[in-house]
Amino acid sequence: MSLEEMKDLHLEEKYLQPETKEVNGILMTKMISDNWDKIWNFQAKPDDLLIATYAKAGTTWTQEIVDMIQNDGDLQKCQRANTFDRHPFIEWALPPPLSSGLDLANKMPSPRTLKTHLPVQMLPPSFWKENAKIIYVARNAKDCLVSYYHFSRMNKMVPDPGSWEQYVETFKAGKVLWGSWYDHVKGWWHAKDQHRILYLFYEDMKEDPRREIRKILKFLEKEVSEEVLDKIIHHTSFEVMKENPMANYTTLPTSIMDHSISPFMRRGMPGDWKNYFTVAQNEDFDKDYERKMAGSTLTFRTAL
Ligand SMILES: Nc1ncnc2c1ncn2[C@@H]1O[C@H](COP(=O)(O)OS(=O)(=O)O)[C@@H](OP(=O)(O)O)[C@H]1O
Repeated sequence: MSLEEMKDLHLEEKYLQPETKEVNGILMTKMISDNWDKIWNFQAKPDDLLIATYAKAGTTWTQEIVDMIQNDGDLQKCQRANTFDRHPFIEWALPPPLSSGLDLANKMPSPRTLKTHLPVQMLPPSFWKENAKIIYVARNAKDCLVSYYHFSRMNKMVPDPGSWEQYVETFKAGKVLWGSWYDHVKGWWHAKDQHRILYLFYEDMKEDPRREIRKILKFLEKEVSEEVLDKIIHHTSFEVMKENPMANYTTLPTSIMDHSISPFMRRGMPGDWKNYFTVAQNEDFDKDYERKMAGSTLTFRTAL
């Protein structure tokens, strides 16, 4: 769809604040649930690259870094289309005239870079069979929660979050789209050594983007000059991406995403949760966190 058509797009009311339905115990939109057989049977290819994350963990940022690497730092090429058209979101089923992730992916020539928020056990099995490379990005639970809360307020294609107090409980219970944060990050963590998975952390990317981009380069078996690396770091900084209409989701009509409620590129800072959690909420959250993460070797930085 052209950018002009996109601006005038008007989705039928029934697709806004969508109905939800569980698939294998995980909350999804009804459209995803209705299309589940097709999604599960998606045919991955050996040269696909999949960017997998829990929602709000730094997906768009990683997509932009990968695209810049794949295009040797050519900015114009990275501006060729919206982030969601450059990298099909495989399970995201949408009503016409919008293109669903599967349609986009199936039309796209190889090599493709794809996006998913699916928990590891729900990834279409062809990804494992074809041994495609996967970059997984994890972000600490409290910042994911804060980001997801604001996103759910501004994006009319996901369920309304209710009040902040309600949302904290909904998130802890995993009753949000794509399910429990705890199961998601642990599931992918435990899968990482059995497959070609590069497991990254949002906080590490923020602390030292050069170091983390080098990890991605190595994983993709690519090399770029120091000059191009500098360009990638600059172009994918929060401040620059916030102004990039091909990455900041502002080309979508406000009936879908209303950036005046909360911009998609909101804060981009680790530790923003401290501005939202009360002392009591934080204590409660930590206790529950300990229980849910017990026994896992996966750790996140606490001193944020
Ligand atoms: N370049 C860069 N640097 C730092 N942070 C960035 C960057 N780009 C996006 N972001 C922040 O990532 C959050 C959005 O996450 P996702 O892209 O995973 O969202 S989505 O799940 O694909 O909708 C959202 O986080 P919050 O600001 O905390 O809400 C974005 O602001």
